[in-house]
Amino acid sequence: MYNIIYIGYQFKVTPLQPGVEILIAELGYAGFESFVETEEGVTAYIQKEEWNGDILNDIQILNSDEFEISYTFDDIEQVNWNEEWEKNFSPIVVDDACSVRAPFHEKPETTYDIVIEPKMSFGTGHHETTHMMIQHILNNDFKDKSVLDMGCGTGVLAILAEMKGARPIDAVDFDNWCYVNSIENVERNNCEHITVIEGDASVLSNKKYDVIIANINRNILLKDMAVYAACLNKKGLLFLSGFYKEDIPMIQQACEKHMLKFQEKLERNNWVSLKFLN
Ligand SMILES: C[S@@+](CC[C@H](N)C(=O)[O-])C[C@H]1O[C@@H](n2cnc3c(N)ncnc32)[C@H](O)[C@@H]1O
Repeated sequence: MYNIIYIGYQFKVTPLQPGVEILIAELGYAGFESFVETEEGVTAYIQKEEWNGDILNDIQILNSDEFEISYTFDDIEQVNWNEEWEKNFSPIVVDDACSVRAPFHEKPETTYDIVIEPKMSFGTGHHETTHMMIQHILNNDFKDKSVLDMGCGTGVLAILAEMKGARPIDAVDFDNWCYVNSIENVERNNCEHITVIEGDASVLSNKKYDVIIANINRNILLKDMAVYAACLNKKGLLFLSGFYKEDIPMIQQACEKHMLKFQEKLERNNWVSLKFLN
């Protein structure tokens, strides 16, 4: 079992805006993964594996005279995304076609209605990257395609892929909470073609897929690109997210090294999601 330890930084920012917005953009670029805005600023999370003591050295806004920013940080054994989520919770609807909501919300009039109880996993549709990956799935043909959802979180993308006709689907996450939560959400949405697997790219040897969806982060995507490329069938599609506009050249270069051709870009608040063809 994998035990993901996060480091959480509690930032106090004055003035709040645009300070928090700039800080989040810079921290995201430095490798921070999740952000929860607070009354005084923002709490930012980074996996301990990605962290080092100099992580804030390049964050320009900390040296700016226009903002006053102080912070504390500590190790967090497991972030309860559910608690964070419920604090500001509302159902989301993507392109009038797909809703992501909790069991206690009313059933909306959408073609694809996904019910998620996120517990401690990322993936409620509220994050820009999840939103764009949902858009990609809505806009592409998944009928009878074999799919890998790498870094499945709550399983939301795998669930939508099944609703769009994909089968079989592997949903993989190295975080035990995400693994357990994805199994629960797969059952809650009556999906029958999804296998949830606990692990990282090392579980993928000898597997082949028509479509790979990976919303993780820049560094992991770069590290595991060769494995994804090896698992993708000819004419297969790769959808990537979890990184910023500034990261596109690096990601694109890694894809092109494996003959994956750029097809399309979606963008939301400086986050991007890319589509490649094998
Ligand atoms: C940004 S979240 C995406 C969740 C969901 N797919 C979505 O789109 O909302 C990234 C997920 O990737 C998982 N993850 C991070 N590194 C991983 C790795 N090397 N192998 C497998 N899963 C990983 C995390 O546990 C997390 O659940």
